[in-house]
Amino acid sequence: MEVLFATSVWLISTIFTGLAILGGILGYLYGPYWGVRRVPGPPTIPLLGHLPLLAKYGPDVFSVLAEQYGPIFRFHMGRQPLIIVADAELCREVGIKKFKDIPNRSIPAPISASPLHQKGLFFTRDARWSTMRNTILSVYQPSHLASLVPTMQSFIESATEKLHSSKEEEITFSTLSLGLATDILGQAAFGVNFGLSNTHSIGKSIKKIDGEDNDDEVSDFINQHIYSTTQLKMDFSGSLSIILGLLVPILQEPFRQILKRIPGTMDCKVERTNRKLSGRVDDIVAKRMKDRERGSKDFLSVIMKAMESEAVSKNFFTPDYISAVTYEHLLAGSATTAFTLSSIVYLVAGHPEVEKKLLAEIDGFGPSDQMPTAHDLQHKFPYIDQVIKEAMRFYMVSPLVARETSRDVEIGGYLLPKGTWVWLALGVLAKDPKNFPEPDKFRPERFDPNCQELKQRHPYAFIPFGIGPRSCIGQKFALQELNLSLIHLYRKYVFRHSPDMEKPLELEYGIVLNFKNGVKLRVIRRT
Ligand code: HEM
Repeated sequence: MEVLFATSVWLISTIFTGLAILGGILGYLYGPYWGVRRVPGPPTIPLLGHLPLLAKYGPDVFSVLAEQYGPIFRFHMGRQPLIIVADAELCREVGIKKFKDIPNRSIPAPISASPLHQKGLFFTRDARWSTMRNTILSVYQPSHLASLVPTMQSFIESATEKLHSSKEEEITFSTLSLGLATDILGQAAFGVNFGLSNTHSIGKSIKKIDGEDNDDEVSDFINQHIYSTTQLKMDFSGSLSIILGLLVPILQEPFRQILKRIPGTMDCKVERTNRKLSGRVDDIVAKRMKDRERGSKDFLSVIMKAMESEAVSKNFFTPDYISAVTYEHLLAGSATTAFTLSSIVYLVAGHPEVEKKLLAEIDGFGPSDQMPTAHDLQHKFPYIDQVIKEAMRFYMVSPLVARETSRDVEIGGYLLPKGTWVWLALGVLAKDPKNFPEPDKFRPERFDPNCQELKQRHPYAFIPFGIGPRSCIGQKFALQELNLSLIHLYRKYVFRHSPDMEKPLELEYGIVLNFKNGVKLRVIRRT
């Protein structure tokens, strides 16, 4: 009798424990979904969520879903539901009108393992973010940007000279533009000349990291930067711990701790690279902190000066944060600007009528050795401005921007609980035929300030640099660099698509959009 009783108690307690564990697992897996279940979205597969749809449609997945489910819908990145906002007015609501309820960014799995990425402006939160942002804003005053024109110019000149002396007819333009953008930012951020736009080293060097080939200090540093950036994948091509982070976030960190110790795994390589990279950035910062002489105008010096002169900033800008914001400068500005420059040149190469107007405007500015000032760049090249905007609309480098609610908030008729990830689908807005008729046509004239299409467009339909107080801090820097680069390039050359290039261009999702196979172009010298 006693044995039977004990067995029954054991059985019941086992069942209850089992049920509690099951409940815990289900609660963990479906908890985030429960709060937003009323928002429409496609049926989800447990654990995977909607990742198979991402694999099927690629970056177009959000346009496909917006057509089916409307301006606000659910997309499950593995376990994590995202509320995707694909409407200009709702973006204004999230980014501007309700900013105080949605002031921060959610941190996606690929970033959560990297303090260097987390301590930059992008992922800092609340009061720390606003203090950091206000200090950093001083670096982007128009006068400071204008003073960077000669630096940008000299890098662009040396990159274009390389084309001039090159015997090859075909180049991978995306490699050249990444070298150029990284060099400009290396100088602007750290005051260091990486020397990439003078060599053909980038493509080769990425491979060197895998093979542990030790190059000199600078290119080693930059190789690590590129490797670290390109490994931050948002789909199933990232490291094992990142994939686990997408599926079961709680497992990401323990698995990363194990995998990073196993030689040959991608986690091990990423860890080693990030450690070296942080070490190098920290060394530069520590050296500069000791160095009393800070006459230079690079980002790092300006941040340090601001830190020393303001008590508030001093508390916030500890050396680890200084390293992170300086590195972020390089990170946020290089791949984005390089992608944009490559896509402009690629699109112009396929549209002779656009090329003709562009050349006429550039040639009409003055003799080819007349360097434009920052003021000229803003006012004397209206067609370049239209071409840049249209190319950014056509291939939006950052098609999604992340936000997270800090309290319960109503958006588009749905009450979203505190902690909901709300992502703005800038890429979907940019291809919405309501605001951009025939969206798959490349037509810079749709950004002519006098055209009817622009006048009828929603003011927030085109927001490639984001929206509201958290919008891109480097927008003017990037536009100045793009304008200067285009003027210099088209004064000497025109470009044609290489027969080796796939059509249409294939893209892949990293932390920003990237070209799967690079942009290969044939260079033609203008006489
Ligand atoms: C064509 C080039 C670029 C594009 C398309 C771009 C795009 C973006 C976008 C979409 C965001 C998010 C905005 C939001 O959440 O509303 C962002 C944020 C940011 N960008 Fe850029 N960016 C570019 C160049 C740069 C450059 C050159 C820098 C630095 C020199 C930079 C630094 C940043 C930083 C620090 C943030 C975070 C701002 C904050 O949270 O306060 N970006 N960028």
